[in-house]
Amino acid sequence: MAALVRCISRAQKLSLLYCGSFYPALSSLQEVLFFTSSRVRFLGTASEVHGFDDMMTRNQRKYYMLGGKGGVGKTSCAASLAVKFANHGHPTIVVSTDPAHSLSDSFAQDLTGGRLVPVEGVDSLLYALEINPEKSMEEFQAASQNVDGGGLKNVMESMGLGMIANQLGDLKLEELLHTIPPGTDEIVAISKVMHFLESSEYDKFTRIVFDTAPTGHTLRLLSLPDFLDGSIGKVVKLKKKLSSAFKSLFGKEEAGIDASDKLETLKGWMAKVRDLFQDPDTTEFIIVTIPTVMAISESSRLHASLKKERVPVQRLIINQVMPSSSDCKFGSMKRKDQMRAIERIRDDSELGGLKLYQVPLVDMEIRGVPALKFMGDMLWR
Ligand SMILES: Nc1ncnc2c1ncn2[C@@H]1O[C@H](COP(=O)(O)OP(=O)(O)OP(=O)(O)O)[C@@H](O)[C@H]1O
Repeated sequence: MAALVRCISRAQKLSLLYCGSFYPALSSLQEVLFFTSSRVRFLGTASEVHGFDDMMTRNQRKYYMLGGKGGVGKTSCAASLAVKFANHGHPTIVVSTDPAHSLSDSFAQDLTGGRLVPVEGVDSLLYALEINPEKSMEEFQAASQNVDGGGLKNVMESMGLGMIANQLGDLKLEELLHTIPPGTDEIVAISKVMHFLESSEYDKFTRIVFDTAPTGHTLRLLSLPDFLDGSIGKVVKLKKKLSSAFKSLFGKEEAGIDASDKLETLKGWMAKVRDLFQDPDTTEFIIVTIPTVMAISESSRLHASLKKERVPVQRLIINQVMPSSSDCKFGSMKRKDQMRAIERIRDDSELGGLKLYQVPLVDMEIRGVPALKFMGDMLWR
């Protein structure tokens, strides 16, 4: 209880210091925080999961992925975590892979341009990167399409080897390319970022926070290396075989082999990303939700998929919780409704065991470093 009181007075102090207009929300915030504390105990959530101190320890690089349904506050939570890490001495990069970027809006700074941009107003190094998954995907498709055998097929037909060319065609790579799982663009983008962050010039960044696109796709992406092995991989291998046969027959290297090598490289990166995603020493996926039955159900499905893919998840953020002391009928009805939704978490086989963090709905938008710091100090404890 003493810790809770300390936390509340700290939040009040911060709100006065940084964003005075948050203050009206704070009387109700005290009750929400109290509720949060008792709720966490009541739900008996993963007591073995430690708080922010544990996220802070160790200088070894760690990746945090924040994901959930659209509009629940993923960007705000990710940005507040990045600010908190940076203010606690961890050189940090926050990356958005959501095509509808909102990092710039969240930090109230121009962070666009697809390159690392320093974030102003934090105590130590914080860079932001908004990457364009569509662009990464275009590169991927260009690499893939070059191995579709089209060029090879024409040459082979002109040499009377049409039958083999047709067999190649039967593999229908073009169709396969159109059946690539949705969200592939995001994993391609994430794998590219992780790859370039491996370069020694970025060694100093010990915390990487990803603000991912709305639920789901990120998960299916983890099976992408298998997809590439299973489908495109077969074509790439056949293409390679044909290329060497072509070379020994006609003494000519088949154009496009570079592209298949590129695809192989990409596949290698993605397999590496999957390994990183599954390693609890390097990665944690944090689910963000709001207290509605729909969002909680989606979070439960998200957790089930993450579990299936062996991605470590320990925490669930319930954002935008209404304060308990509402003086209007609408507010108290809304809160009751939220409490019923939150109650479901207790019995949810997927979410019941996660460490819960509740964040109150504050009475203004969370924008800019001071507001993110305020949110981070409430949330990351
Ligand atoms: N606890 C909160 N109290 C008040 N406003 C909040 C809170 N959390 C987030 N917001 C506001 O809600 C809006 C949506 O938040 P945010 O952009 O973080 O969501 P998101 O899940 O990343 O959205 P998207 O799925 O569109 O990327 C923003 O205007 C943000 O300031």
